[in-house]
Amino acid sequence: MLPRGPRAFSQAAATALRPPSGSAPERLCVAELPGSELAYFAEGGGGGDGGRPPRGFLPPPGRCFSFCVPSGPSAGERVRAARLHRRAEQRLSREPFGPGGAAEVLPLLAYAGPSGSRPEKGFLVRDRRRLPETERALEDLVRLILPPPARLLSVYEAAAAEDGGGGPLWRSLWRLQGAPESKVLLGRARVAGAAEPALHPAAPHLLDGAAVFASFEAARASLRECLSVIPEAKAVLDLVDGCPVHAKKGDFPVIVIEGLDATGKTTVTHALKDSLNAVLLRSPPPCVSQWRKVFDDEPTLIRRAFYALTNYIVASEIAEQSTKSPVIVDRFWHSTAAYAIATEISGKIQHLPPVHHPVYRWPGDLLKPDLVLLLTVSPEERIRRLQGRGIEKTREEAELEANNIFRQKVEESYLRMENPACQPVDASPSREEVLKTVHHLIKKQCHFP
Ligand SMILES: Nc1ncnc2c1ncn2[C@@H]1O[C@H](COP(=O)(O)OP(=O)(O)O)[C@@H](O)[C@H]1O
Ligand SMILES: Nc1ccn([C@@H]2O[C@H](COP(=O)(O)OP(=O)(O)O)[C@@H](O)[C@H]2O)c(=O)n1
Repeated sequence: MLPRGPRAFSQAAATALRPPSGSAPERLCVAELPGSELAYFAEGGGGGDGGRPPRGFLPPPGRCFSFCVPSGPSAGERVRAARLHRRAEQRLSREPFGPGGAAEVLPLLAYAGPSGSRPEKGFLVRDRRRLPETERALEDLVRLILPPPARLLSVYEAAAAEDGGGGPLWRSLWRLQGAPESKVLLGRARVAGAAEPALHPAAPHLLDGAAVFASFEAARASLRECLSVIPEAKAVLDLVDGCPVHAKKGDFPVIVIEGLDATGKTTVTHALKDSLNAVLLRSPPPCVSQWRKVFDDEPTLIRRAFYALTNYIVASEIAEQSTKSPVIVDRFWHSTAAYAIATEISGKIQHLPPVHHPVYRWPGDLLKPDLVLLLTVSPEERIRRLQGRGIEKTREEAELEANNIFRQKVEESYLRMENPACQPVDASPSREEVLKTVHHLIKKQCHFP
């Protein structure tokens, strides 16, 4: 079992996103370094960490750059920002950046700035070799992707200290103008390591339309903003709008089986269907599968709005079927939320929002199942099963395999879900034994009319 976070969510923690002591910094940022280490730093002000450069940033003679995509409070502004960020991410995965390129691209979040704006997602680009091509390519990219007022590029350089160690780190902020090579220096600021806030800076915003949708309307509003750019959004909205609102469960039990890919969900759900004479449903349902690839290629915000809405389609099917027989569901809202949280919260398992945080709460307007079982297997067994199956994986599942930390964050998020909670079931034993355990839990906790 994975370690449970010791901290529980409280309002005090939510307000603990304070800048480091000393005079107020211009901007607070967090970058995710290789190995999922988080580097918190402050630009300007007194310098949080005794003025020392943030740990693991970049020793001289290397150079770093950063830029962010500004967003706004409305659903439309958030969707536009998410798509611009995605475009930038795609370009940064190619030459001269990306794997094998001269520069290393890391996720960045600027979470407190002079304007008091929402956190802005962006990138920290580390160029160990100080190649002029890297700077030129980044400037071109910022000019291409961002609207004129947001064409800001930060350049970080550490003065090499006399004794050969790293000297102070400075950030120069440039505004890029229309013509190539034309730019204006807006200012320079000292950069220093900053204290890690009590709560990950992305956590307070997960529920306000960023990744986890607490209601049907919140998810619908985000997908509506995509109508002009993603034609498939209309088909999904038409389907969703045809479903009854606030679908109510029938008298038969509704049992959801959750878990990472290859933990045995298909095996267990098919066996339960036969043994309980139940109807088997899955989220997302087959009626949306032709659009799934389109939304899987979109940024988190849009992808999660799609999956969130498909849960409401499944809810209306559950409502109908559970009046006639038990219903087994292969993945439901817990999957949508757990993957969204693990994607949006950079760093490791200890950076997840603490237990009892509202992000782990079931949406008030979504039909609630009677029982949710979470199948868990060791990472080694899961990989053995994936390889045995040999089918094509979704991009995210491929990432899971490569990224053990991400897998742990998904599983821990599942375990923090509340009302209904995900009850863990060790799915490593034989199929027969796992089924026996599952039957036992169903018999103990579900009422059959
Ligand atoms: N208890 C088990 N022991 C050994 N292998 C299993 C067990 N349960 C499932 N498998 C095998 O593991 C692979 C993944 O199982 P599957 O039910 O498709 O998982 P999921 O639906 O969660 O992706 C399949 O090849 C399946 O036959
Ligand atoms: N209710 C759901 C179901 C799937 N998903 C997403 O879909 C992916 C897994 O779906 P899948 O169909 O490949 O899963 P398996 O049933 O094959 O394990 C996850 O990575 C989630 O991002 C979701 O967000 N919400």
